[in-house]
Amino acid sequence: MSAPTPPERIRLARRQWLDTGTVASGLIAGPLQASWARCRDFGLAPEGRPQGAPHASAAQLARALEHRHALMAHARPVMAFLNQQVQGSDSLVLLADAHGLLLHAAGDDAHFADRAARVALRPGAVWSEQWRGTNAIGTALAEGAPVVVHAGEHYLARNGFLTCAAAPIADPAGTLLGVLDISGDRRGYHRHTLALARSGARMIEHQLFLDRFRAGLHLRLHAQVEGLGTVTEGLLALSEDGWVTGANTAALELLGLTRPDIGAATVERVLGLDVRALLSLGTAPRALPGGAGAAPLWLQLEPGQTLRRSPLAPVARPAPVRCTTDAAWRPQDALSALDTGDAALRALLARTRKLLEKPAIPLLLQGESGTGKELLAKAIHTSSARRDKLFVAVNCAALPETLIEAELFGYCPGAFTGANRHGAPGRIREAHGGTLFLDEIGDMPLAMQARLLRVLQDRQVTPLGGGAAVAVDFRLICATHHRLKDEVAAGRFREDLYYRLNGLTLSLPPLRERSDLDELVARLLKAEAPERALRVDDEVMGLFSRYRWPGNVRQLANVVRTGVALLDDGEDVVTAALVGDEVRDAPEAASLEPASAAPLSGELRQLAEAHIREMLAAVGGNVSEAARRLGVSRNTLYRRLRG
Ligand SMILES: Nc1ncnc2c1ncn2[C@@H]1O[C@H](COP(=O)(O)OP(=O)(O)OP(=O)(O)O)[C@@H](O)[C@H]1O
Repeated sequence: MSAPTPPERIRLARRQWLDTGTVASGLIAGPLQASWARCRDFGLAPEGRPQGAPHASAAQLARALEHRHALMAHARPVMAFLNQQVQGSDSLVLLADAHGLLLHAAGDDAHFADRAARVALRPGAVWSEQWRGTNAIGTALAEGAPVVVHAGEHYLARNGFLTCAAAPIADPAGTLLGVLDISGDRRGYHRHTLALARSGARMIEHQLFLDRFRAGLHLRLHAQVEGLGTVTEGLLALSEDGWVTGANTAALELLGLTRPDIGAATVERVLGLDVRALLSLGTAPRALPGGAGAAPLWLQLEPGQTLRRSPLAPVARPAPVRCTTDAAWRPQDALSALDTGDAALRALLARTRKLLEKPAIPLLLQGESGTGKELLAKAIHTSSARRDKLFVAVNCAALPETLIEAELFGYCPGAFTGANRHGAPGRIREAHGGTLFLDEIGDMPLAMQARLLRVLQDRQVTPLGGGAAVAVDFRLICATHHRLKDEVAAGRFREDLYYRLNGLTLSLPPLRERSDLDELVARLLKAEAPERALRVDDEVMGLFSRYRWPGNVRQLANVVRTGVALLDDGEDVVTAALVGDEVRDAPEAASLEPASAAPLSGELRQLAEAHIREMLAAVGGNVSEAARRLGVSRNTLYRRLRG
């Protein structure tokens, strides 16, 4: 489905389909026919309107955007760039998540945007095949491949004015994250549009890869030496013992691999060279001879920080690393690395350690936003015997209610959005053998709480659409900034589930109550610049110890990071001049309340809300940036805006 079906053929095919429910063989491409068949199975009528299609509310969309903030951060500039390329051609550049939920649109043509909005082609709508029939976004998700869906190829006649080209975006571990799509008026069809969408998707994947693996051992690959270091290069991440732990689509294509090879293939199998041989090549570009008459493949080694320390030290690790954290390379385990001297935290870590190898006891992490709940959950996972299995994190506040069920429990083919025609196992099954981290559990809808309770009782999960129950074994860690007991009392959280989740409650102290600020600051400075002996001066330490830190360690880490970034060359001391105004001159009342506090009332709430809106306006609506500057989490920011 990379070129449109000629108009007379598609007209004939549609007529046959409407009359007989089949199309003469060879009249339209096989994948298009397969997609139409799926739409029929979903019960869609070609001449009808989508019935009951979900649409995310503004708050749900905002949460979904936050959930995908890394994807969004890299997609926005690429979408703006693509928009420039297609300007004046009656089109829109769209980004959807892996469920087909439209996250963002870029386009200047108000007239076309208006027509698109009339068929719900706008952020918040879900464009999976199940709801919208054959369309580039839904079909690219179902096929896992780039597609063009032109005019009458759209299953629903009402979408026939469109021509759309879409390419999937995968994360470096091979998981489908979403789709980049260019949709326009069908009269403006251009055969290069698909290439444009594919290039955009590649650019985003390139950045996502570097975000994750820049500091680790990786290879740059290209058919031409000049291509190394550009966004068109292939990128392959390797563990110290030679397993392929990540790749972008360009690398998979260059090496003839598929996504399931990530985590399952060794570099020796792929390139015929083991890690030692690769390291002995050095860091200059090298040509690897192609087989019989084939062109050579250029590669360039990026040794990363881990191997720079001990280039050829033999390592014996049984399996590819599937969940890495900074702490993985420290001599101590990740759990002890969290101990920076505060007595309450130390006691909490000691209790946690006792339960490390007792995965049947669920842990409930409570604490204000930014106190390190997720960090603790990851540390428990990587310090336990489950470390080689997956740590699966689900933010229950970030997904629209309509999608959370499928995301968690999985679905059978045809049962849900058609994000994958083979169905999807769901996050609970992905965590089998590993750890399931349910963040913001207090925001889980009641109906979902009942299903989760059943899974915990039966230790098996049944996918949507009536598949067979599958046994699951996972360590459960939940986190919340709410006091769950209060939520139970208010009828918003099931009491039976509360007792199921609460094997042990661990309450992380807010930063203002911790006694280890000095050590924490020292660690954060070290993390920012491991080779430098940085420090903050006494005045800064004084400011830090008086400040209330509504955003806790997250905020402190951001303040330290900014201070370090502002240092002049050769400068090693962070002074008060380099510390943001919010810490230097914050009047207590104007700082936002900690996330776990009761809702603000009256004037104070208006003040906080006005403050947030001003900040949002100042940063062009970028919620992450506004939250960072205000020193609160994104979740807190949404809560405050919702009142
Ligand atoms: N002890 C710590 N050392 C270094 N960084 C920390 C520590 N605790 C938290 N952080 C940093 O603070 C940030 C927030 O941590 P984390 O996401 O674990 O908090 P959280 O309590 O789960 O927040 P939220 O409730 O808003 O999701 C992260 O960037 C994390 O790296």
